[in-house]
Amino acid sequence: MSEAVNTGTPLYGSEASADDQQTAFTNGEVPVAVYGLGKMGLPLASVYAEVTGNVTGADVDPDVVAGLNAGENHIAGEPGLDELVDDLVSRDAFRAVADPKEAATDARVHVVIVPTLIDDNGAPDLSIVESVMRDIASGLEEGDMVIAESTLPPRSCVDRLLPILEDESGLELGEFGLAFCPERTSSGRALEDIRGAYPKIVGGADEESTRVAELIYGHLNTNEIITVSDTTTAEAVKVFEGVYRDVNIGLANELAQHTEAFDIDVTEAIEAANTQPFCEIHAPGAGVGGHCIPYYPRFIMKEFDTETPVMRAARDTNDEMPLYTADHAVDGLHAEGVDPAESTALVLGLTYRPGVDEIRATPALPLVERLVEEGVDVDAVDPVNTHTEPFEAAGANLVDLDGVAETYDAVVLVTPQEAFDDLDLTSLAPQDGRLVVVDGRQSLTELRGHDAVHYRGVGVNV
Ligand SMILES: NC(=O)c1ccc[n+]([C@@H]2O[C@H](COP(=O)([O-])OP(=O)(O)OC[C@H]3O[C@@H](n4cnc5c(N)ncnc54)[C@H](O)[C@@H]3O)[C@@H](O)[C@H]2O)c1
Ligand SMILES: CC(=O)N[C@@H]1[C@@H](OP(=O)(O)OP(=O)(O)OC[C@H]2O[C@@H](n3ccc(=O)[nH]c3=O)[C@H](O)[C@@H]2O)O[C@H](CO)[C@@H](O)[C@@H]1O
Repeated sequence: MSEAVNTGTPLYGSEASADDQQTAFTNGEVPVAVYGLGKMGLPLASVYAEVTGNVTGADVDPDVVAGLNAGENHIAGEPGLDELVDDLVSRDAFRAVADPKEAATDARVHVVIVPTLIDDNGAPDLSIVESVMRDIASGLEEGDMVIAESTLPPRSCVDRLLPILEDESGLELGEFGLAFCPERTSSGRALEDIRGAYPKIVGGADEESTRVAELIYGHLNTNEIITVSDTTTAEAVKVFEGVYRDVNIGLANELAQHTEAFDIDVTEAIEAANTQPFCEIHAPGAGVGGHCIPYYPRFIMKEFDTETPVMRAARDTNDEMPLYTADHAVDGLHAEGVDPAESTALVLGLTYRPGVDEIRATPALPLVERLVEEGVDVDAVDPVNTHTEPFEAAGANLVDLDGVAETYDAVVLVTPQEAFDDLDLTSLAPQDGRLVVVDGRQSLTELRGHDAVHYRGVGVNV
């Protein structure tokens, strides 16, 4: 329990009128702490600060904290975030601290948006979330509200987070509130998403928690606020969204592997099939990266005894796509009479999807590893990517766009960064043969049939 008296207005269990509570929240009388100021946390903290004018962000990265307190946004590629952070900090609506406990002391609303990771065995790792819950408990006061936005396996709030908050604070649910309100936000459009691109899902550990969370998000999100029965239902909603996507990408990838057997463009068939409303087959590709979609199925597969054959099969299919794509390059080289061990290749795109500087679970890494394993001399280029070490450790030579060699035996497109749009790949063809082009995202189909190119695509027929 904190020594300092918390002067902020509590919302949980408040007997004030709804209007007075709303006014207190938007007047900054309800101090908010946001834990985790990364790709999702900083935009979220900024929207909270835009609404309340009184947000303290906590991040264990001192560079993040120092930069933010200087009004600098460290998250690239988020339209509007630079200006918003600068404005909020300049008018003291937002400040950052490096110690989550410091933020917990004065806050009346605690919003947790730190990473939920996967351990080496593929099981969910909630250690960071649980550590933040202990920090919050150190400053938790009667009337406080805790909101988890980090994606969590179903039952995490009831089985893991609530016991930590109660045991470490000496308070019980009913004296403070807990809700799970998942972050339905995509990098590159975070502010737009948080402000109301989609309905906000809210699930409380008790009715009062749901009420308070609904009041809060009614001010942040202009879209519908959907209240569900409890925290576990809300946790399931978020995981189900991700599982749906992973399974459907897995289906697309499995269908794409029939391209040659059917002797058709599977992507053409998918596009046509999707013209009726009961079909939404996703896009086949070089693999599924990021720290959402590849991970969320493991929040169910690894956590509960119920069998999950569909999710597991899709996950396995998606995990093999980088190797399937690399093998397209190796087979193409053989077909052109080139020994892979004597060949050079350029890998285009290393981040997990275009425009986002994130390499977690990126398909590019296992693909590079496979090519290097086959003896290919690999150059790799990605103007968006700032994380080079894993690819260098895998044996790739990281080059800038102006450092690309004159010719290669093969080019493999993994992530179609905008900067590649103007590349004339045919100019990279070797003098005495054709350039093997492997199109991992159906982005180079105009090269099919080109004299200087041996084209191979994922889901695209030649
Ligand atoms: N990135 C997405 O597209 C996306 C979408 C929806 C949901 N989510 C979920 O949002 C959560 C955060 O993801 P992200 O993309 O913002 O991660 P991120 O890696 O971009 O940022 C995480 C931030 O948390 C900080 N941090 C780590 N430990 C901390 C601690 N103990 N206390 C305070 N700060 C700490 C890190 O320094 C970092 O700045 C994850 O649970 C993720 O599943 C992400
Ligand atoms: C609100 C929220 O939580 N948002 C999440 C965020 O997820 P994200 O940032 O991880 O991005 P995704 O688009 O899911 O891509 C993941 C990987 O899957 C590959 N992929 C994708 C589609 C496809 O048809 N075939 C593929 O192979 C792609 O190349 C990449 O490697 O945005 C998505 C909407 O964009 C949301 O659905 C998702 O909930």
